[in-house]
Amino acid sequence: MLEPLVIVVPNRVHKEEIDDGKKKVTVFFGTQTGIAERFAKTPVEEAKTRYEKVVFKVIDLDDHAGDDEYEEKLKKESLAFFFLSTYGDGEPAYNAARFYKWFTGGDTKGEWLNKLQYGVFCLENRQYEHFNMVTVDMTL
Ligand SMILES: Cc1cc2nc3c(=O)[nH]c(=O)nc-3n(C[C@H](O)[C@H](O)[C@H](O)COP(=O)(O)O)c2cc1C
Repeated sequence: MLEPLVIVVPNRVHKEEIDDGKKKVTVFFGTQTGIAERFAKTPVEEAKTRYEKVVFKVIDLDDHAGDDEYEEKLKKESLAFFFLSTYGDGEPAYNAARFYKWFTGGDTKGEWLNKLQYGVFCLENRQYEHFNMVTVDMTL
């Protein structure tokens, strides 16, 4: 059974940094069959009607950047959400594979990550041994 679960990483962003009149929310998705994409787009459509001054973007993780560009791109975000599914031996969907490898890789990510407020919405299934592994890795 699909059990959506949201893990919000504690806010390390100063309020004034995101409340500057140019609020931007970026929603990334990693999906195999389109479920995570639908889950990502639905709340954004709702939020757009409520927060007209906020700029919302929904982005396929594979389209976002090349391996060496993720850091530069993510540095420009202040509030991001990731909608990610888990497959196989705890792997991400194909379109999230490059990003996941980079994000969870051993290299130091820098201070920018501490400033990024992000939440991870998990698409998973408890019947699998590697339940929810992608999200666990993303939030460690
Ligand atoms: C072949 C297959 C393998 C899966 N493996 C896992 C898994 O290891 N861990 C998990 O938590 N969920 C697993 N799932 C559940 C999926 O993550 C879940 O169905 C999710 O909603 C798929 O979303 P997507 O279509 O957006 O990729 C698996 C599903 C399938 C069909």
